[in-house]
Amino acid sequence: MAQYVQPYRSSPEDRPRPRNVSREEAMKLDGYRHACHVMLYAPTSAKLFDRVPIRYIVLMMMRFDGRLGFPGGFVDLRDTSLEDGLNRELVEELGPSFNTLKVTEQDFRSSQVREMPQKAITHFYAKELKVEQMEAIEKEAALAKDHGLEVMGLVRVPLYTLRDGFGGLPAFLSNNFIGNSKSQLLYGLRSLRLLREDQIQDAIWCSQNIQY
Ligand SMILES: O=c1[nH]cnc2c1ncn2[C@@H]1O[C@H](COP(=O)(O)OP(=O)(O)O)[C@@H](O)[C@H]1O
Repeated sequence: MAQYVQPYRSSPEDRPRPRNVSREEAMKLDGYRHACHVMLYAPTSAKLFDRVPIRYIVLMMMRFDGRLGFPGGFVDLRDTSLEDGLNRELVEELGPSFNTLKVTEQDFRSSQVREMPQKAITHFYAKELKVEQMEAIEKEAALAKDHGLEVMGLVRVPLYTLRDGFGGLPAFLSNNFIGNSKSQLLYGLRSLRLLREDQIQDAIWCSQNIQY
C-alpha cells in the first residue's frame, strides 16, 4: 500500500536567508538568474488632513499575485546589461517615460543572493524624481502594457504613523510582500535617510505587535 508522506514544509525561520554581496561579486557568480527592481521616490511638502507630513512619495506596486513589490523583473544578461534590462521592464510596467528617464548604474544600491525557491540575485536601485515626474508616471502607468495584467496598480507607501499607532507605515508593513522587497524597502528608507532609524524600528515593532 502506498504510504502517505507528509510533505516537508519549512517555516520561514528555517529557510536560508538572502545574503548581501557586492555588485562585482554578484556578476561573477555562475548559475543564478538576475532580477532588478527600483524604488522611485520624490520629496513632497504635501500634508495629509493638512497636518500629517507625507515627506516622500515612495512607489511600490500591487502585483498580479496579490503581493506588493517594486517595479522591475528578471534580466537576461546574455543580451543586455542590468540597467538596460531594468529599463525595458519599466517601460512595460510603467510606460514609455523610462525610454528617456532611465535608471542608471548610479542609482544602484545593493545586491542580494538567494538559493530558494530558485537561485537568483536581486539587484536593488533607488531613483529620486520630482513630484511632477512621479505624478506623470502614475498617470501613464494606467496605459502601460502590463497594467491590469502583471501590474494591478501602483501604490504609494505611507511613511507616517497615525495617532492610533498602527495606521500608516505599520499597517502597510503588515501586507504580504514578494521576495525580499520588504527588506529592500526598509533598506531604502534607512540608507537614503527618508526616515530616521527610530521611526523605522517603531513602525516595524507596531506592525508586528498591534493590529486593528
Ligand atoms: O520588488 C521586488 N524585490 C525583490 N525581488 C522581487 C521583487 N519583485 C519580484 N521579485 C523577485 O524577482 C524575481 C523576478 O520576479 P518579477 O515578477 O519581478 O519578474 P518577471 O516579471 O520577469 O517574472 C522573482 O524571483 C521574484 O520573487
